[in-house]
Amino acid sequence: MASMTSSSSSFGNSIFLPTPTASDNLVRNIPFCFETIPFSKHKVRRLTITNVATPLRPTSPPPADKEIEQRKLSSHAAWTSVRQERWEGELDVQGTIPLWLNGTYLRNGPGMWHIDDYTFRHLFDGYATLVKLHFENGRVIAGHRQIESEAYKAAKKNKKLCYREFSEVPKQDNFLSYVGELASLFSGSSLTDNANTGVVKLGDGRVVCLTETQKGSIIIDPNTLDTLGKFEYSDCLGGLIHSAHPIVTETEFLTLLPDLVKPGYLVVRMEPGTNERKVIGRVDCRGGPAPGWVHSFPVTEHYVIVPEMSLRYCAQNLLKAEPTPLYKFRWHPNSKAFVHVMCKTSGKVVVSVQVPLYVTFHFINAYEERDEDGRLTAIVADCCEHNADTTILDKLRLHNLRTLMGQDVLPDARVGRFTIPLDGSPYGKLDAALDPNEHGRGMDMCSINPAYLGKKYRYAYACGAQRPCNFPNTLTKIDLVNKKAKNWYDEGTVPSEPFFVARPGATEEDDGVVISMVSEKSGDGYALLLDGATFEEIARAKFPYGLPYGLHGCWVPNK
Ligand SMILES: CC(=O)/C=C/C=C(C)/C=C/C1=C(C)CCCC1(C)C
Ligand SMILES: CC(/C=C/C=O)=C\C=C\C=O
Ligand SMILES: [Fe+2]
Repeated sequence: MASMTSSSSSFGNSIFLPTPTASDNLVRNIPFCFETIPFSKHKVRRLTITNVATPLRPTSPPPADKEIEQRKLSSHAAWTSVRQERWEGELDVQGTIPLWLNGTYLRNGPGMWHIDDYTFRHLFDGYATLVKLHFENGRVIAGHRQIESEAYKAAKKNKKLCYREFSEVPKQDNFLSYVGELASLFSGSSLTDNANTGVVKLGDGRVVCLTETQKGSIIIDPNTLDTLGKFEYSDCLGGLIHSAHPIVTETEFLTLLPDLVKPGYLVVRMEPGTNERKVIGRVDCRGGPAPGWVHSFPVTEHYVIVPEMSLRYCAQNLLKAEPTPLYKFRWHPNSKAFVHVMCKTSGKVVVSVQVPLYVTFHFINAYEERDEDGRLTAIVADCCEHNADTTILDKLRLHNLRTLMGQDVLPDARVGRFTIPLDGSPYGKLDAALDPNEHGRGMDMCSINPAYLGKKYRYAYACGAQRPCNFPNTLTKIDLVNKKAKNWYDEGTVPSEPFFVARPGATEEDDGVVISMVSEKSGDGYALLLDGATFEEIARAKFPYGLPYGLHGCWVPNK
């Protein structure tokens, strides 16, 4: 196992920033701080930050020991709101960044979890913080910036929640405004556009931040991280939600639009240079009163795989002002679980099988299994599978993340491998692709070499667990052929999704680097580069202050 010792690197003389102190870290509800620090590339040698954090207001009577302890526990950078709206600067690098690594890694995620004194409940509620690591000539320029969604701007202006987030619902002053808010739920106007889940580079070069609501598709500038405006879909497909993880390549953008009225999914495709999605086909749900949640889905070379989980969207829960344990969803084990396979060109559902119950946020990849004559025999689809246990959703409540650190409460997860037969059999299989103990029975936030999208592949990178823990705390490289994992762990840290960038000209699947951003319990944090093949650390670069946990990223190569 590649264990790291924590580094004591200081910043280069290009940047000076106050080191966060323990008392800074006691700040949980930092009011919005809107200091903007200009940075002109390689010119600004010294930056100072004022008002990075406001100390805790004195409480009366003095906080009990337990409360102090809780605040200390919650000082982990991963679960503490980002300190200021934006920052940019060059980072000191320890180790060597390969000179071929030329481009910008962007990572999106919910990084601000409060409005004034009000603290959000769930990890997914936070306002989007976009982070960049720009690599050039072995150097790293980093930066972060809040996405200027309508939801974020309204919260800032009115000092209260104005749109429905994942678990948060705006408080209504009276019955009439409650009725109005419900009406606006159906039109979609009260839904959030807080694009806090992922970021993708379209084939035409536009960079779009996304979440589960269609209106939360926001175009950003990958260099300045400026919010450029809404990505407006010009088609008339309607609907309010979509999969947060479209499949994006140089030639297409594929996504699923769940139909909550007549339970099913539209499979749609958008060409680069357009804003118009066209329908490939439709899948009707086979069970339950509503479609299963489709946070993500996989594709093979010729097929789109449409998962139908028994964790389904729930209209009643959508209407509730207070969150239920499963938020906007409901577990319907009796409705069974399915996987459908649609031909990308004809839009026909070629197979639809019942599979064992499963819970997943993230599919890893899928491919077509063929016999020696090239005949299709099965589809294999891999995902980060939570052993059909929905409790993971509630484990991602901020209170749990902040207070249960070091406790062994992370539910077990595995690489779930679906095998979908093409011989007319009505059932598909779901098994662990390797012994989950290889990766500490934690498994989520995955990436692969994008050249292997939809193809037979060997390696996946993901977050695993070194127990006891309440959240995935390792980076793991999964070898699906040898059924082994290599793990990276740095005590007390929370690393974000390991993102694989291939070396230009590489012929081996794992020839490249893996990028992650690591948040530390001291409130600090660093960017990390691992070798894709050996999974050893090759470089790290300390941020001026730790950044909150982030979700998904993308790579924008230099032109
Ligand atoms: C950050 C992440 O992974 C998920 C975010 C999910 C969101 C913002 C979900 C929002 C929703 C609503 C506000 C109402 C409709 C249902 C649903 C799509 C869950
Ligand atoms: C961070 C996460 C699950 C971790 C569980 O082990 C899920 C994130 C989902 C959204 O992108
Ligand atoms: Fe996701």
